[in-house]
Amino acid sequence: MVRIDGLHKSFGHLEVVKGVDLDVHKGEVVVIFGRSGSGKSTVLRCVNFIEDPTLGSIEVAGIRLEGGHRTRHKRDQIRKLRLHVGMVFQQFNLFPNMTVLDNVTCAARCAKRGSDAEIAQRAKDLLDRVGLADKAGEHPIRLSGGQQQRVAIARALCMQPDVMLFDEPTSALDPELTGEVLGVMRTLATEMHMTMMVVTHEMGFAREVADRMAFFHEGRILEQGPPSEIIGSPEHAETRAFLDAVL
Ligand SMILES: Nc1ncnc2c1ncn2[C@@H]1O[C@H](COP(=O)(O)OP(=O)(O)OP(=O)(O)O)[C@@H](O)[C@H]1O
Repeated sequence: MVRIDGLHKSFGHLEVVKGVDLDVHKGEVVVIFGRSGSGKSTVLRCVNFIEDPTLGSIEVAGIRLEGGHRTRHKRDQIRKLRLHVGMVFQQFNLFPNMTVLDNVTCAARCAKRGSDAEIAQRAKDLLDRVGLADKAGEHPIRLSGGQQQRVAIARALCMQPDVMLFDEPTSALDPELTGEVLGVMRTLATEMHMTMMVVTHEMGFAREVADRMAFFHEGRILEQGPPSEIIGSPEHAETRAFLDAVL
């Protein structure tokens, strides 16, 4: 579903991603973890071209794009690729002046992902799924951080993506609200079989839900494997030291 091939990314003279290869299969959940600054978010942001890869290629749902400068053709292809990708950020970025329902339907209506009636119905079903059916008419300010993040997840899902990217989705939340967001993500993985790439330090979630974990170190994947191996018996001293610090 996602193929990252020879990915490099530099900001000016600073090379922050130094050759990352990663395949994510349909229905697979891959947790990406590692020290701050190791390039995790940048890799995720390259998958949907929020950042343009300097070198290498990204393929999502059969659409393959090379890094480097944007041509008009490439811009069109990026637009097509993005229809397959939903993203959830650390900050929820909801529109404060819109109701929860309008927040969820807005992008899907703009992109014409169905008739207005279909999108509204889908949004209501998704709000139900994330446990917020009764909040459809509220404005985001009336919701807790955990509830707002669940709205952001419903909004991304309303676009009917094939893969969901989560960039530290719980790190802006108070600890008591983290569980409700992770619970929704767990349901997404286990019941909806969503393909997911998740940057998180929630090792409990990784242990329980991830099919694979990839440890990032200085712009590269130092090691990857099933959680039982990565958490249970990491190969590298850097992975072990990081796990000792977060577990
Ligand atoms: N738009 C940008 N311009 C310049 N430097 C950037 C930009 N985005 C990221 N960086 C730098 O790239 C490096 C990697 O950042 P990135 O956010 O990918 O790391 P990370 O592993 O996700 O860490 P964190 O957990 O702190 O977000 C950092 O040194 C960061 O300062």
